[in-house]
Amino acid sequence: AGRATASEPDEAARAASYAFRGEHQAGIVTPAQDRLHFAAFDVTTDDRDELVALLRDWTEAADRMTQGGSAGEVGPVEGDPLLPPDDTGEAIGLPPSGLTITFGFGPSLFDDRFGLADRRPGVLRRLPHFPADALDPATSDGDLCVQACADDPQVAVHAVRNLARIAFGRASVRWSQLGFGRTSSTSTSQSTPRNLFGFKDGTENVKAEDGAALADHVWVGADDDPAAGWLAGGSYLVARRIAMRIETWDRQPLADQEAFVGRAKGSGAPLTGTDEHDAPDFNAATGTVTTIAPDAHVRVVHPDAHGGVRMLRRGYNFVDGSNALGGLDAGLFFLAFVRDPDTHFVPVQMAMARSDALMEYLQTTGSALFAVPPGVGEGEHVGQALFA
Ligand SMILES: C=CC1=C(C)c2cc3[nH]c(cc4nc(cc5[nH]c(cc1n2)c(C)c5CCC(=O)O)C(CCC(=O)O)=C4C)c(C)c3C=C
Ligand SMILES: [Fe+2]
Repeated sequence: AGRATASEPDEAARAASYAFRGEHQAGIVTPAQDRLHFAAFDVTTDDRDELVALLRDWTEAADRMTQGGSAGEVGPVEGDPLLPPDDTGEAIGLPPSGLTITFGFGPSLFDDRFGLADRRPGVLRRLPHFPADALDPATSDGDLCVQACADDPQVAVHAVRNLARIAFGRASVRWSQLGFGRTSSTSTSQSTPRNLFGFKDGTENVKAEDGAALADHVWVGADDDPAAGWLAGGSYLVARRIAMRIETWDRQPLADQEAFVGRAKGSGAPLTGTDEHDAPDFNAATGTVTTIAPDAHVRVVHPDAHGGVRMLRRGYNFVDGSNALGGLDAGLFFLAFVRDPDTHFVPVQMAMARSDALMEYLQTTGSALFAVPPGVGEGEHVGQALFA
């Protein structure tokens, strides 16, 4: 096996596969892979049965593709030459590459088109406007979402492409985002990667091994919302396309960069500690000047400042080419799974937008919220309980 690099995972990662069916959907606590293709869809049919049929078809295709199989039953080159193939073929010969496919339902799915209005969880609504948001409606929201993660970009793109093809006439892609380089770890067995500011990201993430934290902060409980028993064992997915002013950041002195984050760039340790996993001491001060500044990112978003709430971050770096001035159109595609967006995301994001030193270097250009139904049992389709 070759040496794994940030962009070239080793053979073991490529051979890995995760079951599509289970108690929870894969792609949340399964180890964060290195590549992402995320797509939001608009449903184009107004027929409830066609929507259910789409979810059934997507479930079968996702089940096959995550196990290294083709999207359709027949295969890319095995079918009738006079018909379009039921798989597009670019993944022929590629291993599963740890592919996970995670489906979500946006607030707009619960308007009156499909008779779902009274099943909408109370907190599943468009996220509020946050100060300094510069949202493009064309890259925000959506009726459905597909998060495809893999350790090979071709495998992730193949998954989204085939799900979009299968959806033809029933749903169409509204926007999609590619990501490279995970910006979080979701297992204690993973090393902490770096975001495009050059800092370790994901140190204090909720990890798969912490069952109590998952129950408290990630999985929706059976009694969380009387209208939304169907979501028990699921989660909410916040997606934010955060552009980073890379060139401006790169002109800031190292000590300032570290002050903005509240951690050392090299080790990832809090400015009050020496090891990455040392707990920050927010009271440490020289005279009246706290070591971790009042507007340092890790202080502003820390659970201590928000009644103990945590989130499972699963975001990715992106570079979508360059802008007209030659600057990188780059940033962090922030993905976080939370039990309740109103308590676990909105207040944290509001505090960040109002008083975080990083904000000068960030601009959020896309935003969406989805309810992620629980895992799919044998013979079931994704979201089955919602339509029962
Ligand atoms: C509203 C939620 C958050 C947004 C949006 C967000 C954007 C964002 N973050 C970084 C860089 C880092 N974030 C770090 C920690 C961290 N960030 C959030 C929340 C949001 N970040 C939380 C809840 C935490 C954990 C806090 C804690 O429990 O200590 C870190 C430190 C390392 C780590 O723990 O992950 C960095 C670095 C960027 C660059 C960014 C937007 C582009
Ligand atoms: Fe952060």
